[in-house]
Amino acid sequence: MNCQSPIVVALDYPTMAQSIEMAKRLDPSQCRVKVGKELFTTSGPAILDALHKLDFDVFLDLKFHDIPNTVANAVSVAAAAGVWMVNVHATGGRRMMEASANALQQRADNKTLLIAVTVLTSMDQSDLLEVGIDATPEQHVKRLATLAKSSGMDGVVCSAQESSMLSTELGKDFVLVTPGIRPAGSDSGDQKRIMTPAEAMAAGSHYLVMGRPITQAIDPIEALTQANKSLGVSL
Ligand SMILES: O=c1ccn([C@@H]2O[C@H](COP(=O)(O)O)[C@@H](O)[C@H]2O)c(=O)[nH]1
Repeated sequence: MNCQSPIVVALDYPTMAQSIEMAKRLDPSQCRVKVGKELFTTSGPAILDALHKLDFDVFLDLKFHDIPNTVANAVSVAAAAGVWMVNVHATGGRRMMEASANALQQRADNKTLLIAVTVLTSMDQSDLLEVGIDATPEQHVKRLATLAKSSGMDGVVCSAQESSMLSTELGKDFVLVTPGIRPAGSDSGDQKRIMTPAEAMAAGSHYLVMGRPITQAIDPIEALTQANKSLGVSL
């Protein structure tokens, strides 16, 4: 599908039926979709086939984090399922990321993007300190993203607050996928490092992950339309 929009709608639902109901209301030329831990745990791989049949590009957001062999095999299976994007945790380290990148390179005509999660957008400096990291989120994101790039990742998940810095440091082709997107005035929920859709794109983000601001809106399609309009996406 030739999608016009950088928005990736997080289908965070407890049942496959609810996620398919929402997907059928969405237009694959106006957004991509994300399958995360909740939906995949309830639906299994059947959800990927169902969303592909509806013509969506699918980001499988399972944030793999394990020994290199296990993660490389999991990433390879995800690519075989035809997902547009899959991710691992950068804190799994260089050998884990290199093994994953090699696994995808060995697949003929691989098209799946492989990206690494840096610092979750729900975390701020005090959260990092509690897990033993004495750095600002920006410093730690830079460190992990630099490692991810040199380990063969196509890009990273970060906050849009770090997009400008990463774009300068790692180049404009390094893919920046940014959750924690909140239209002005919307509830931040558990997200700590947030930005509006327009600010995020101006900062250099390539893809904007939006869940609750769309899925929990009174009119989800109108919420998506307004976000796309704020980005100048032709509807
Ligand atoms: O750092 C990260 C990595 C992943 N996510 C995921 O994105 C969506 C965000 O949902 P909202 O409802 O818009 O907050 C969700 O599926 C997370 O698992 C993230 O938020 N931050």
